Amino acid sequence: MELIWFFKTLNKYIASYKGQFILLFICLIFDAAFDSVFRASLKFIIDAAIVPQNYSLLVLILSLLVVGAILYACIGLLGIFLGARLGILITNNIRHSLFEHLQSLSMEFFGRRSAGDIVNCLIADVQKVENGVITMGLTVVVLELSNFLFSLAFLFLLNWQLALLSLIGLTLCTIAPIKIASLATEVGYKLLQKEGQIASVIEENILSQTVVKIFGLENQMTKDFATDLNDLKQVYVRATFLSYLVQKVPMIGFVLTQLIVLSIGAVMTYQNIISVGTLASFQVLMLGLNLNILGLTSSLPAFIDGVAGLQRISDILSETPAVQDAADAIDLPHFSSEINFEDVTFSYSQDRGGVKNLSLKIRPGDFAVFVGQSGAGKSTIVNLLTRFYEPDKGRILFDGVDLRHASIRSLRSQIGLVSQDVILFNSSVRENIRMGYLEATDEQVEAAAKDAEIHQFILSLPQGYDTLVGDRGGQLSGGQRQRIALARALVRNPAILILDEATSALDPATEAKILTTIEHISKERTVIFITHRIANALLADVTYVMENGSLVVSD
Ligand SMILES: Nc1ncnc2c1ncn2[C@@H]1O[C@H](COP(=O)(O)OP(=O)(O)OP(=O)(O)O)[C@@H](O)[C@H]1O
Repeated sequence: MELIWFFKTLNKYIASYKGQFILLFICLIFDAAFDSVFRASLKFIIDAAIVPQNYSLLVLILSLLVVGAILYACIGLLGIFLGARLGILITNNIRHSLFEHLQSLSMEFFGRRSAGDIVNCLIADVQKVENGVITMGLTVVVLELSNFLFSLAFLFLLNWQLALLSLIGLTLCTIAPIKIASLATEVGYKLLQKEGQIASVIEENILSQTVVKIFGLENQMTKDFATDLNDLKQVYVRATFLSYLVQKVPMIGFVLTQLIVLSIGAVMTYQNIISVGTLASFQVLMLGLNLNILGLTSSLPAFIDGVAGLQRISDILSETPAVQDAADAIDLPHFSSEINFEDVTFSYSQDRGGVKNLSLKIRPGDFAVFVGQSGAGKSTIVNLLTRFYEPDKGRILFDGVDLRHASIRSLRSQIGLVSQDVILFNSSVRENIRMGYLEATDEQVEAAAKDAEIHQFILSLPQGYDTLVGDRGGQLSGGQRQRIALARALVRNPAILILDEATSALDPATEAKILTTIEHISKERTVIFITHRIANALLADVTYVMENGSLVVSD
């Protein structure tokens, strides 16, 4: 069952490269066929050329083998090239599917799964699939299995009784570790989960270095990390032990089989039932089989890792977005009438906060200010209006259309958001602002920067608008980041501008200037302004005061 799942899943990523795979398999089969012919040729060299001293036949056989060896080398090189090419093509294909799927998932998913774990899946797990399933898996399996089949065919041609005995022994050796293999896959999956956890701990630690340093948490963090590493060690040892057990059990069985076959073969040679050439060739072929089994079984640990990696990849790919377009979703026209929260209730999870029985209206051109203590539910309103989450009860109407029936893109294209946590990309200032509207001209980018009171500062940077802002905008101050994020929202020229604590990091003079701009802007658009500073409510056409997820005053 698991095997069917495995091949079905894998097939999705390799289907488009069928032609190249077939070529690769042809190379591998040729490789295997030559190996077996080479070993079987020993019988003819001994029985037909050496014993009767037929030198011309010896030269002929050796010449044919030289030609075969040259072809073998060339085709082998082609196989290696194709294997490497297919490996990266499939790795990229899986990474692309994962990345594309991640873009479609809702905020609920990103709240639930840690970033480090997801990164680990995209990088390390995908690499394990490539290594285990493509390089060590399909390639080795095809090569060794065809080698095995060719050798077996030659064994039957040499002496069917001995060949049958070998086959029975080999079958038993192969079946023996099946149970261990399924256990090894299970533990292998746990190992990858643990590695994902370790990656999230590292990521969290790097991102929180200011807190770590100021509170002197270095030792505590290192101690906690050592505990995580210890947990990893235990799972790792179990997983590795089981993987190698899967590999070793058939090997031991095979050595025993070979000893039995050699003993019986020797007795048959004494009794002239088979020739010396047959016995020698049989043993060389059997040794070859031994190597094939070694090749197959030594690829098993990597293969098991690869299957576990594929399971983790499938876990992410089978996630469905908590919020997505309905089949009959309609495109919202430009905002013109009102946004209406009708008795909306939402909580992030059963025991977490949100909003309760919320009813409010926002009209075009409104400057709506939301105030309230921390955790009152202000940002949750933004999360619902942007459809990052959906109400548990009640509905949100946008010009009379329930947001559940509207296309997400048509809604979000009308919104410019500056969120509490400013997120900038590791690219230039210009590119960061342009993210708000990808078609924006340089003039539009600069106009937005002027409105956000950041133009002069950008010009003072070494490369002006082309200056890189660093990872997550780390080379800028908190206030500068906020203003670039504001410019990014403004360049979009949105119908609804949402500012969630968007001026909290600014000095009073800059904040006052920006508020004047926003007041000016709000003449042509709707502004939703979330703030802790009650004084900002003076700017409002309508003010909502929130407490514990509910509206307590609206004016
Ligand atoms: N992603 C989340 N998962 C679970 N609970 C959340 C999440 N975001 C917010 N909450 C909870 O929902 C409640 C409302 O949070 P919200 O962010 O809307 O408050 P807020 O009024 O914007 O607060 P602040 O002024 O501090 O930003 C809080 O109790 C908070 O703990």
